Amino acid sequence: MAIQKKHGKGRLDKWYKLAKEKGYRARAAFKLIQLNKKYGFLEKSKVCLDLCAAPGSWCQVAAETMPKDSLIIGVDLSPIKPIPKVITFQSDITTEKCRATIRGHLKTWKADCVLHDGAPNVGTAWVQDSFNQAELALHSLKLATEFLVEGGTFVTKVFRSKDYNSLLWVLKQLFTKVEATKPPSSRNVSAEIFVVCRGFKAPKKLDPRLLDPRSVFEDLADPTPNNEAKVYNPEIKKRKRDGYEEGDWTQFKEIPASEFIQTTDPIAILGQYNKLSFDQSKNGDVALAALDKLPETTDEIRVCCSDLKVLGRKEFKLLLKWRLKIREILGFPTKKTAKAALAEEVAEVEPMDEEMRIQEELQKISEKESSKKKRERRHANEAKQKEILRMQMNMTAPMDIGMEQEGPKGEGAMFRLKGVDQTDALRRIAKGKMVVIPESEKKPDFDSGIGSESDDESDEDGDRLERELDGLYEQYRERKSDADAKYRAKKARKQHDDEEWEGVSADENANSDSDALEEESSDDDSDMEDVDDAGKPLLTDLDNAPVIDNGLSKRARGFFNQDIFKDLGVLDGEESEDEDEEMADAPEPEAEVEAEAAEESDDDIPSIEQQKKMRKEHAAAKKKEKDARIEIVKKKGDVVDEDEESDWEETEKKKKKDSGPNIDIVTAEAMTLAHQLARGEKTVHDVIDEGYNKYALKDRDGLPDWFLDDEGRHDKPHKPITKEAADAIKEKLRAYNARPIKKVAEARARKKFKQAQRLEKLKKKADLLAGDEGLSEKEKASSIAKLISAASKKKRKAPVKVVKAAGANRALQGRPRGVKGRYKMVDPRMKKEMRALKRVAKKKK
Ligand SMILES: C[S@@+](CC[C@H](N)C(=O)[O-])C[C@H]1O[C@@H](n2cnc3c(N)ncnc32)[C@H](O)[C@@H]1O
Repeated sequence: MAIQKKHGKGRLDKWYKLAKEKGYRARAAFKLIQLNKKYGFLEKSKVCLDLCAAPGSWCQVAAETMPKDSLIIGVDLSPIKPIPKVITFQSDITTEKCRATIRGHLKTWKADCVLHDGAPNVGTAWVQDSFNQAELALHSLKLATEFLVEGGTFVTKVFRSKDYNSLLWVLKQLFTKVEATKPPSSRNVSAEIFVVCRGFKAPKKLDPRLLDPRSVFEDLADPTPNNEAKVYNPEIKKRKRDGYEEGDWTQFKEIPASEFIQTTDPIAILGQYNKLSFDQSKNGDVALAALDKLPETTDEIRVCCSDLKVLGRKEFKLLLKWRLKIREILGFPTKKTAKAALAEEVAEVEPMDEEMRIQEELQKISEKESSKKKRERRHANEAKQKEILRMQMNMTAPMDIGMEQEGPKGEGAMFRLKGVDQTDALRRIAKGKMVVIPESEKKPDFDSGIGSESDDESDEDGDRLERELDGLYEQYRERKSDADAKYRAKKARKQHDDEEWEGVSADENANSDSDALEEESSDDDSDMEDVDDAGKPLLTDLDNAPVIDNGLSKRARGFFNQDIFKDLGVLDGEESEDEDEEMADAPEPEAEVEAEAAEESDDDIPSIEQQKKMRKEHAAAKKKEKDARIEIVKKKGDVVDEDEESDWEETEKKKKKDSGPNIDIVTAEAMTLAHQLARGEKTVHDVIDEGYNKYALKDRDGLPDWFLDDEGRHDKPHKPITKEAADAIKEKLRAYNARPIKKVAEARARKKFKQAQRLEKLKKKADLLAGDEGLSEKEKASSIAKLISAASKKKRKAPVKVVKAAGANRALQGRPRGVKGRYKMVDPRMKKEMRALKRVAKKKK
């Protein structure tokens, strides 16, 4: 097993990710999960004490594993964010205060399990660190002995160091079963292991030395000298004078260089000795002799060895390097072999439990799968890009695309008509909507000798994925259109555009649809041989060819068949020459105009329809110009009477209303364009020319809707706008906003209407009174005045009835019994208070 990295991204291993996924505060949670899986102590516990609990992942695991209403107490030097069902506090577990606080929380209870995952601040020398850890574990054991119930469980973390055995011995004195284990989630590189002690003996009397670090870790009470500090920071002088070390009365210490080579702790030698000598004794030291003769033992090395106390960091490094080289030459174990040994050691990790293994395998498989799919998609995109590039550079004709793989008649060839059936999708293809035929709708390809591609798994996967994506996108659109009215409107507009486009392809005949496709179908006889003609939308009967009437297509005929043209007789053969002009003059249906306006405001790319319209406008403008030149001069005697004039005005107004496109310019771009056209800075031809840009002619066939929708949001030309256009639009919007909303306007209109009705009634009554011969003029005048004053008086609103919310009406919802008209429920107390307030106010006056 590879050694895990302990730094950088190596720390963010799968346990880290899993912890994040499951909402645990630390990856350590899995250590407890795995320990509990093996020994099952949490399920049996009702009271748990978690020592050194921050950030709290063990508490989280305990809370979700232990029975309901269990008591969990967590303590740490660092604060712990609140965890549901867990009591936490901040304290040092080695102190008396902490002990007292735990006692306070537990009251008379005892803990069924005590957990300890404490780690002191590491970073000093390893020996010191491990000692501190062992000491902390002993402190936690001390607390455990006080709070644990007889037969309870104590779980502690320890480092595998020389104190480990002493600690284990102590634990064995206090518990019936003591097992050391390393859960799979504990890093291999970490020296930590967990000791699970079950069956607390709860001795009545305890020898205090058993829990005293000084006596348990006796020989470590005096920590070893820090030789590393001496070697790696030789420049920092020790200020404190310690005097001679016990039993060591010489100042100058010398050691044979061969020992420096052989030792496993070279730092200690470099830190303690003054000289590495090459002097051979009388009996002769073979190793030293060999060392002396080796070319690696240079003069510089000899000088360094002669006085270790004057060396700096650089020289020490040199000596250590030299030692390693010599060890390699002499065949001593080196770092590499040590690494291998370490790898062997760390490989002895407990097997991962089944669930975790399956999870890991699944993750690997899904990662593999997604990377494979990504690769395939990238390849396909690259191929497509290449083809498009080739086409743009005129290296291929559009029909060549995909030919190299399939051949002209191969699967997916452009004009292949095999597999044509009576599905609606095909009819829509014939109509111009390039609908992708779902795999299920295709007929089996009988005569193509080419092997089916169904065995190409990746293709199928891709197709499936695409179908799924399309389906999901469709669902998303439906959901959105249900919830969002704006989106609905946009969608409807888009659909309208789509149909418009269909209309362009259906220019000639709505029934016989696309001529081009028909021609293809009729040309491609060989392809069609084994396909039944009936009902195949792509195979059009020549009998159904467009019926041309007076040189007009069916669509044009349909247009001129409208009532408006009935009296004009434009369908007469001789007038067909002027068709274009007539078309230009014909009033546009309002809906179409509005749709065009919307289209213009939506995306500023002039579509084919727009271009057509512009051409029409251009023709209309020309005609107007012509008309303007022919001035109609009135006859001298012609007199226009007033009625005639008002009639004329009205008809003019109506004409204005009916004719002329009611284009509403709502975007700054459109306004800029309108200004430019009005000022003559741009002509209609410029606009048409601009319509042919890189955005207008894009190959969008076969691309999925979600992609096109997303692309369409950004794939637009950015037209410059002028400040005045922007201001004009702003002003327009402000005016729109200033308009009253529909409801208010309706209410106003209703009010006006009622007033008018009342006035009418009043008039009638006044007329009746005036016509009454039995009344004198004075009486008539006074009764009419009365009528008017009565009408102008505002009707008094019925007073609001105040109902006490007491008795039967207490907490009543809805209308109280026997109350008609407007009412208000009041609290009786409020009523009293209001009255009292009024009284007080009155008194003050
Ligand atoms: C590895 S973390 C514990 C992780 C914890 N089991 C969890 O699942 O989130 C070690 C904790 O020991 C705490 N610690 C170290 N010495 C301590 C002491 N004397 N008293 C209390 N907590 C201590 C540290 O503050 C640190 O939060």
